[in-house]
Order: sequence, then C-alpha cells, then structure tokens
Amino acid sequence: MRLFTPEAMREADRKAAEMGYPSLLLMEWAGMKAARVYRELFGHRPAVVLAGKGNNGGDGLVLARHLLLEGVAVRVYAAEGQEGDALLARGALEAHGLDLRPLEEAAWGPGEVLVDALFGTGLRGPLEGLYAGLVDRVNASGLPVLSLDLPSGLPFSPHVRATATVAFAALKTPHLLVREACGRLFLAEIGLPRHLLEREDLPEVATPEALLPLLPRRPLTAHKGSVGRVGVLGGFRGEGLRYAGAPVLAALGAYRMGAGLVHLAVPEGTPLEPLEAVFHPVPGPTLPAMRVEALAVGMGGGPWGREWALKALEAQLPTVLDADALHPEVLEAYRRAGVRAVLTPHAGEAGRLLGKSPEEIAQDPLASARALAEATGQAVVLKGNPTVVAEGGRLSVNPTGNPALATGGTGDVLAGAIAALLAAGLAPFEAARLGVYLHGLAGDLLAEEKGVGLLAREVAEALPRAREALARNQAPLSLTRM
Ligand SMILES: NC(=O)C1=CN([C@@H]2O[C@H](COP(=O)(O)OP(=O)(O)OC[C@H]3O[C@@H](n4cnc5c(N)ncnc54)[C@H](OP(=O)(O)O)[C@@H]3O)[C@@H](O)[C@H]2O)[C@@H](O)CC1
Ligand SMILES: Nc1ncnc2c1ncn2[C@@H]1O[C@H](COP(=O)(O)OP(=O)(O)O)[C@@H](O)[C@H]1O
Ligand SMILES: [K+]
Repeated sequence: MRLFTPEAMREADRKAAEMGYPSLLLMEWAGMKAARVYRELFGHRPAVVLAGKGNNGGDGLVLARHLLLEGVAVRVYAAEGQEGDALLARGALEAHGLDLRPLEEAAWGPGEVLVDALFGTGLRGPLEGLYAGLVDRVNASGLPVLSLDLPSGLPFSPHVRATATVAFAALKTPHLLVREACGRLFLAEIGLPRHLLEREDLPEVATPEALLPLLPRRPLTAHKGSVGRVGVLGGFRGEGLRYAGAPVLAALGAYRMGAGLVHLAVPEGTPLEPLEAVFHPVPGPTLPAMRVEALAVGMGGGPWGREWALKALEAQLPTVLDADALHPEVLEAYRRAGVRAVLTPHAGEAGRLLGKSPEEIAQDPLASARALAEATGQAVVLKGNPTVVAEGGRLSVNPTGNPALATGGTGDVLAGAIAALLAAGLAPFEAARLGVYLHGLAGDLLAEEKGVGLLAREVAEALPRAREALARNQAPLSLTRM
C-alpha cells in the first residue's frame, strides 16, 4: 500500500477522469462510504455537516443525502460557490428537500455529531478567519467529529482534531505524520482503477500483507547455529553516564526475535546477563572471535561507541549501528569498506548527523530519513511516531507502535531485533521494516494489556507474540478498510 501526497492523489483522480472514469462516481462512493462509517460509529445520532465549497464539501453533501435516506436527522451548513461535481451533489441533496444554511451560521448542540467536510487535499495554506474560527469551535465542542478524507486544515495548523477519519482511495501523508489529528482511521475504496494506486515511486505503508512473506521460516531441522547468530558490541566503563543494561536489552531483543545464539562483547566487570548469551568481557572496544552472521553495535557505548563500531567493521558483517556508534567517521568508514549497515537514529541522533535540530528532523521524517540514507548509502531507521525506514530511493512508513514505547531501552531492544533478522539472512531494508513493525506491534499488544509504564525488557518478551500475530494473520493495521 502506498502513501500518497495530496498532489499525487489529485493526479490519480485526474488520470481516472482522463481515462473516462466519471469523477461524480468517485464522489458518490466517497460520500456513501463515509455515511456507512458514520452509521457504524454513531448509529442514528443527529448529524451536523460542515461543507466547504470544493469537492471535499461535495463528499459531505453526498454523505448528508445518504444519512437522510437512512432516517438520520441532518443539518447542513455549506459554503457558497460550488462548481462541477460539488454543485451536482448540492443539487441532489436539495432535490430531497433539505435546505442548506450558510456556513457562517453553523451551530450545534449536545448529542449531535459533527461531520467535517470543509477541506481535503485541495487546501493550499493555513486556515484563517472564518475557517480558523470554525475549526477552533469544532475542536472545543466536545462532540464527536467525523472528518472526510482529512481533518480540515491539515497539514497546517489550526486543524480539526477528529474522532475518526475516512480516507478516500488511499492514505495520504498527513494521515500517518499527524496521526493524532485523525482519531480512528478508516480507508474507503471509492472505485479508482487499481493501477492508479500502484505507484512504486511513493513511500510504502508497511502492511502485514507486505511483511508476512519476509518472516524467516524455521524448518524442523533448525538448530541454534542455523537460524542466525548475533554479536552485540557495546557498553562503556569510565567517567560519564552509563547504560550498562543497553547491550543486555539488545541481546534480549535478538533472542526474542529468534536468534539462535547471541554473543555479547562488553566491558570487563559488566554483570553477565542474560544467562543465555555467550560472554566476551573485554578491557576496551575490540572485536573478539565469534561465529556470528550479524552485529548490533553501539548500545550504551558512550565515548567508546565510535571505537566499538570501527573494530566491528573488521568482521565485514551486516551491522546495526545504534546510539553512540552513529558517528560521521564511522559511517564514512562503513561506506568506504562497502559493509552493509542499518542505522537506527532517533531524531536527536539523526539531527546530529545531518546538522539539523531534532525538531527539523521530526518536521519531515520522510525527507530526513531519505537524506540520511542518501548521505550514508545505508538503510536508515528514523525512530519516532511514525518510524520511517529508508534505503536508496525507497521509503517505508511504519504503522505500529505507540507512546508507551517512549521509555528507556526500547531502542536497544529494536537494534538487537533487527540484527537477528539480518543474521537470519534478510537484506537490510527488509530486516529494518520487519523489525520495526514487530517491535511496534509488541508495544501495541502490551499497551492494550497494561497501558503506559512498560519496561523495555517486556517489549522484548512480547516480540514472539507479535511475530505469532503476524504469522497467523492477526496483526492489526489499526486501520479499518471499507
Ligand atoms: N477530485 C476527485 O475526483 C475527487 C475528490 N474527492 C474529494 O475532494 C477533495 C479535494 O477536493 P478539492 O480539490 O476540490 O479541494 P478541497 O479540499 O475541497 O478544497 C478546495 C477548496 O478550498 C479552498 N481553499 C484552498 N486553500 C484554502 C485556504 N488556505 N483557505 C481557505 N480556502 C482554501 C479553495 O478555494 P479557491 O481558493 O480555489 O477559491 C477550494 O474551494 C478530496 O480531499 C476528497 O475529499 C473525492 O470526492 C473523490 C473524488
Ligand atoms: N510516541 C511514540 N510512538 C511510537 N513509538 C515510540 C514513541 N516513542 C518512542 N517510540 C519508540 O521507542 C523506541 C525508542 O528508542 P530510543 O529513543 O533509541 O530509546 P533508547 O535509547 O532508550 O532505547 C523507538 O523504537 C521509537 O520508535
Ligand atoms: K475534511
């Protein structure tokens, strides 16, 4: 499934029209499907539809007609000046005897549901004046809000904060980048010819269907040397902050993702955990002899991070470079040596590498991940909500994960988990996408069970359940298709 920009969506609509597909049919389906979502969520509660003058407003007018026909009480406040399909939708609604009132008079009361059909993909800048005021009133109303296509105002501020959003034809960038504004997400098929949605040049949304085939198979004859062995190199002993648990959590992430054996190279004196690992206590960063297929490097490395990564390079193995290993000199050395790596920065680390502030990185995670992938020639996992995976020209946006994961050590677990998938033979981009998806899903399963207050080690423990959910086709996309 591809993630559309508003422009790419409009282009698909235009191509469909050029091919002879009537755009009025698209609008009719959009409004009808949205009405279906309305009824599913709100039953017969009375609706107040706010319709702009463009096609998004047109969708709202179609929805109003369908609700009316189903016996739902509807009031419509609409902007003046509809043209084309939206004007036809207005006529069709008025033919049913409904009087449209001016948007300026918009009012509502307790028990009603607001339908936000003000603006969709046609918005060209931030809302001002009447519209900004209306959006503020909608958000302050305390009523449920169903947004059609996009919460109006996105990607700018102010924008509607919806209870639920029905995206038409495809997800658009703001649905995942400003997830919080959308509430529960529905994706409605509206009849666009399929091939117009297959745009390989656009970012991918990492769906269970796309990831399932990547899950490493475990044959009956599997043994611990055949399913992928991981070396974890990290930790630091000296002055400064110490995250002694970080390499341990990476080892747990690797085991829980299915690694057959995990070797741990850590500073002498570090507690020997987990029991299941093979330990290599070392006086300083070095590459001990170990038979492994992939490495995870840098977790808790502090000032040793750079050195750990440069030593690890001697193994010439696919490597996850995390946390303190994310150093320009390291990335340059890996590029020169032609060693494949997965970089796992959060916005702060990515910002340091790209010479930007964390805020600038988070502002456009797609562009930031792509820029770092291009600059380093490696696969990049830019962590956050959403996490974006980039390699070469390819981009993938991850739909799993939640703020319960915002707790120390979950990133270390992720680094180990991705290394286990590399060790099992997956290419960097695939290992990164699958690892990120399952890590997020583990967090989702736990958050459902326990809410906020997770421990990173619990996220590692939940990885097998996430893997099972994917294998059994029970992994939710937190997206309902209509
Ligand atoms: N096309 C299709 O086939 C299908 C499209 N579909 C639906 O159409 C939606 C896209 O429709 P759209 O292109 O008409 O744009 P839309 O979001 O309604 O807004 C345009 C209006 O906003 C105005 N405006 C712009 N910026 C502004 C600002 N800053 N502040 C204030 N006003 C501003 C602009 O006014 P103008 O400046 O042009 O006079 C114009 O009137 C899409 O999201 C989906 O819901 C579906 O029905 C399926 C088939
Ligand atoms: N609000 C959030 N929504 C979804 N995932 C999150 C959120 N906050 C953190 N995470 C995830 O938790 C992990 C945190 O990693 P990181 O910042 O490296 O933490 P640490 O260094 O403590 O391990 C990442 O995988 C990130 O995507
Ligand atoms: K809208």
